[in-house]
Amino acid sequence: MPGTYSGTVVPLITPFDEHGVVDEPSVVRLLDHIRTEVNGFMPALTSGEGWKLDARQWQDVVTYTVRHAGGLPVLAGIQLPDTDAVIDRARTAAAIGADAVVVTTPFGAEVTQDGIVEHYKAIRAALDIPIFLYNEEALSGNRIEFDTLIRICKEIPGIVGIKESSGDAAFTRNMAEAGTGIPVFEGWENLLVDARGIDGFIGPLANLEPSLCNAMLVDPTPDRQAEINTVCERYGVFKDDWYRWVKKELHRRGVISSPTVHEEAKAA
Ligand SMILES: N[C@@H](CC=O)C(=O)O
Repeated sequence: MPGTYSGTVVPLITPFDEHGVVDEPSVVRLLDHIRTEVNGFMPALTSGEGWKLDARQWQDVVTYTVRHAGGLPVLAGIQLPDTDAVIDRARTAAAIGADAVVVTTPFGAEVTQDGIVEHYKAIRAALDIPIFLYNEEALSGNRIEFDTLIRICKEIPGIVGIKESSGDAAFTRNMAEAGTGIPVFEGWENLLVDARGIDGFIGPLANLEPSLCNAMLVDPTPDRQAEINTVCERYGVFKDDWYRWVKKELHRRGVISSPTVHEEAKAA
């Protein structure tokens, strides 16, 4: 239901063994490491190397997260270039038992703002699983502009949240103040103090330090932002390949068995 989601929701890293098989015991330990501090899990998003996963890896990580979520909502990331492929995967997510899907903007230079609206409309028309919008352009090349985002929130039923990763805190703030009734989550750790009015946070730091993320949401002071920035620097969360560094730290803590990232997996 719109308005249900808030607080810290975790874009989970995807633990692999050295052959790239999703490691279920590591998924369990990761969920156990953070579950008391968070309000939901997002497997297979950017921090989960979602755009690199093959169908088997994607299905496994979503299945294991649903299996071990312990009552917390699971919102399955879908990072595929075109609408038909997204719809196929959304059907699989629904069959696995995910509570919602988190859908990146469609990929490619030819995509227009109207095309983005049509993309989400078509997904909604195909099945009624709730949709979380992921407004980012680093991967897809296509950010949702403000008026388009308002239009999507008004015209398409079943939108349950926005991961606002435009990287523009004023944009996020304006969206949070727009009164659409759809919760807005900041996607970048370093923008939390400036975003204001947001309903929550979804970013890789939540894999490591969810209580710090919660504290920032409750009391977003410049001092706490400075602390978050320091912690993110320490763990590599601000690097371009942050998921690699988050995995290294989770491995060092004994939470996951291997820090392997997708491209390091060896053929079996
Ligand atoms: N901060 C990045 C990475 C992941 O969550 C983004 O929001 O796209």
